[in-house]
Amino acid sequence: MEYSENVHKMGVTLFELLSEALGLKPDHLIGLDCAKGHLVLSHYYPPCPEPELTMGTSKHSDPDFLTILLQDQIGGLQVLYENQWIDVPPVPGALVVNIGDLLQLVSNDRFKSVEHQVLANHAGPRVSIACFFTLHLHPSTRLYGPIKELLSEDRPPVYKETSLKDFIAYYDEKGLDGNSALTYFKCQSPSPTAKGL
Ligand SMILES: O=C(O)CCC(=O)C(=O)O
Ligand SMILES: [Fe+2]
Repeated sequence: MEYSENVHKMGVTLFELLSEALGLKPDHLIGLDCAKGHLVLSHYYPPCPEPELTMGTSKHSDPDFLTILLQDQIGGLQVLYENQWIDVPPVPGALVVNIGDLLQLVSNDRFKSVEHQVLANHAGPRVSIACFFTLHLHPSTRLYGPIKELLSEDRPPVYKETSLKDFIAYYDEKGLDGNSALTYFKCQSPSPTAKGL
């Protein structure tokens, strides 16, 4: 409970800094309800007898605005950078902050959600605690699209507006197939009817 409260406070500060990094007022992302809801999820990865045959968590980016992740000393988290998997070594007391798909969408690709995966491991068990800034538990009809202040003739909107309900439904239906859910919400992507949704 105390962790959840503190990690929420940290999220608010990060959204203020990220708003400023976009050239917006510090409270802009908070005004979009980016920090209104968060989910704390604990992962337990048992030791794996044949780690080369499987994955701890397969490649994905998170369907939220921001994720703050606490990992233990076992390691295994990797991020995709310039087409290469890079280990994120566990550092005692350190938190990993990942941009999620929804922040990429509202920032019109100024921020990129990070593709990541977790390797299976002989050692273990491994425990990680992820705090997802998301409105999964706060149903809202609000539409999310690229922030108007970030658009210009040179920077047209990359994404269509979507409700979070539709975004999450598409992400869940697609599953962790290695492809980004964001592709489907691009302005030139096929219409929902064409996709059979
Ligand atoms: O266990 C980890 O380090 C990462 C888990 C993860 O990627 C997630 O919960 O979305
Ligand atoms: Fe993740």
